[in-house]
Amino acid sequence: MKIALVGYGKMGKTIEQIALSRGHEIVSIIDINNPEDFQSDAFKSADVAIEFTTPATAFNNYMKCFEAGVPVVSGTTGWLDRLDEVKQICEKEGKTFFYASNFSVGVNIFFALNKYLAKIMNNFPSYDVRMTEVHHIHKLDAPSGTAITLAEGVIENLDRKDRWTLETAEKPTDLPIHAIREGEVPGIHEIIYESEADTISIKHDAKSRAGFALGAVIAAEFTAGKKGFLGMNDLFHF
Ligand SMILES: NC(=O)C1=CN([C@@H]2O[C@H](COP(=O)(O)OP(=O)(O)OC[C@H]3O[C@@H](n4cnc5c(N)ncnc54)[C@H](OP(=O)(O)O)[C@@H]3O)[C@@H](O)[C@H]2O)C=CC1
Ligand SMILES: O=C(O)C1=N[C@H](C(=O)O)C[C@H](O)C1
Repeated sequence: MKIALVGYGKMGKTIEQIALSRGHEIVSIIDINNPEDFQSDAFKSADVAIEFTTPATAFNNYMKCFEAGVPVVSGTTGWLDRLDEVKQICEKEGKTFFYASNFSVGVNIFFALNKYLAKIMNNFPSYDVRMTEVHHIHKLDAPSGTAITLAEGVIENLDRKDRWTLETAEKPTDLPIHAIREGEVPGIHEIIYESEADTISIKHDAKSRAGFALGAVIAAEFTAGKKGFLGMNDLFHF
């Protein structure tokens, strides 16, 4: 498969290695310095573009990929205020877009576990819930996209919580997310339920970026040749 990379930072470079090891060809690499390459024949020849850039640049990159007729797989976080626009473009204009706040298989199992635990906790009101996420110091957004997905999983399934907040809960129905930035941590997410008697927590700790990158390449293999707005629930069935 012919892959174009949009964003050649920590994720772009890890994805390149994994894509090559799975027999794919990288036909174009677009970083901040060569946006004109979106119009190149090499970019347009790609079966799919894998986009990992920044919260501020992702949406514009999607539009450039759509104009070039190249399906997009993206994991960039912090731009989801424009998610509905992207969904509408896919629907009305027949474009292809695959999004996941976290491509790791382990995290997607963890998402399912989080929802199951939240449902159980409806019967146990003595437990309050909070979340902690830890990432490297270069990360631009807080809370992480993964923490937001986890928080949405709790809010959809636990009747006593109705929104997430960063750091402090303002009312009992808030789910607070504590975001820590330290060293070169690839990503840790923990959901903690605490009562007077004890603490129950579930935690995902990424050992490197390899799991995120492998998931993105598997999603790209799945996306090539498909139409519409796609996500991890189309790829894995939990
Ligand atoms: N969904 C998932 O599974 C995962 C998501 N992420 C998310 O992916 C994103 C990228 O992460 P990461 O690779 O670690 O970040 P990096 O900062 O290492 O890489 C981002 C790259 O994008 C480049 N860039 C900036 N602006 C543009 C532009 N307009 N067009 C093309 N490239 C551009 C940057 O260039 P320069 O440095 O020159 O500015 C940099 O090389 C983040 O939002 C992160 O949260 C990360 C890991 C997993
Ligand atoms: O910026 C990162 O590094 C990561 N970002 C994603 C997020 O915001 O959830 C996924 C992963 O945690 C690594």
